[in-house]
Amino acid sequence: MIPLALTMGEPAGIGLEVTGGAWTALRMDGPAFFLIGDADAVHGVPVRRIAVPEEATGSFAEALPVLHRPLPTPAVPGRIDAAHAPAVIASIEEAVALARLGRASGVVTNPIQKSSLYAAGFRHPGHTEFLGEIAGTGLPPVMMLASPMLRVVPVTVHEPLAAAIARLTPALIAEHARITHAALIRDFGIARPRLAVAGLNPHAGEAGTLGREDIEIVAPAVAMLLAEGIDARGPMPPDTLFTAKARPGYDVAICLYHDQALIPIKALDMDGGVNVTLGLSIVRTSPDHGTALDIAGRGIADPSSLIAAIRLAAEIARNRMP
Ligand SMILES: NC(=O)C1=CN([C@@H]2O[C@H](COP(=O)(O)OP(=O)(O)OC[C@H]3O[C@@H](n4cnc5c(N)ncnc54)[C@H](O)[C@@H]3O)[C@@H](O)[C@H]2O)C=CC1
Ligand SMILES: NCC(=O)COP(=O)(O)O
Repeated sequence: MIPLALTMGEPAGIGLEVTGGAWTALRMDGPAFFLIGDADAVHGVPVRRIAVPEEATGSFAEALPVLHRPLPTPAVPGRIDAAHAPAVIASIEEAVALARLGRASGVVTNPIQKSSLYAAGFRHPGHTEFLGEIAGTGLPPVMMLASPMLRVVPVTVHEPLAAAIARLTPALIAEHARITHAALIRDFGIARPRLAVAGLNPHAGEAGTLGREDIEIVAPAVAMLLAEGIDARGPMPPDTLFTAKARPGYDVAICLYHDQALIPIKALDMDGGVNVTLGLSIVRTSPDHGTALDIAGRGIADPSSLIAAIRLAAEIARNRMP
């Protein structure tokens, strides 16, 4: 199989540490991958500098393959350096370019320190929106968090909660649900996906007495989806949507804002959760956690979510093979 490309992410965070941990876990059985980043910033595992991605698979069992892209100053765990931002962005761009050329079977991104990139002029809220611009398909990129216990899709993501609620429309919810439905069939191999659409207000609005959005925005979105033949239900009262009894009843929960989606999945399965971008021309996954600057360099970062992200990227790439 063509190897996956891993981006460097924030060099002061735990990304390079968990990359080493993922290589240790996967070196014998794969999936094989290579890192695009500074080989000198990787510690604790053997590293092999490669000239081209095609060299990655043959030597994967012996050393972590790295397309060496030196940083202008050394990476210090826990200490952000504004001079690193261009290399962090370039690593994402190179990984995407290789995936678009078919020289990487997908892109797995290490976490970025968003505030640091914003300060350097990065004008996208996160990877998801950036990837939508450089690897999009004309549709909005859709964030999914997936684990064996739960899949969630937030319709609005990185924006203040009041602004997110003001931006909700039936069309926006239905568009995210359609892209999710198509991805569950193509990428996850689910023949007839079942979608549960969360309500916004307590008790999904209690028949309009606790807010009108569930009647005026969420219910019409569900009606549109049903009319298109998509198996959708909602608005579902959000407080019981994620219980052990409710979860087997759907394949994905369409959620209305970031924390409605991410709190339940991180509470249930922080280690096994994977962030997947739907609606791109390439495969992209990522661990569900961030840069964890507070523990960087201490050797205690858990690589499980990155390992799950690598495995899921390889699975999606296989599912997309003709
Ligand atoms: N895909 C991406 O690029 C993401 C980037 N971020 C960014 O990361 C930065 C920090 O975000 P936070 O909200 O602090 O979340 P965080 O996930 O970095 O850290 C939250 C807590 O979880 C712990 N933690 C996280 N990953 C861990 C691991 N693998 N092993 C052990 N403990 C772990 C941290 O030590 C911390 O106590 C922000 O700039 C944020 O935007 C956050 C999420 C995803
Ligand atoms: N909270 C999820 C997150 O920050 C992931 O963002 P992205 O960088 O994958 O768009």
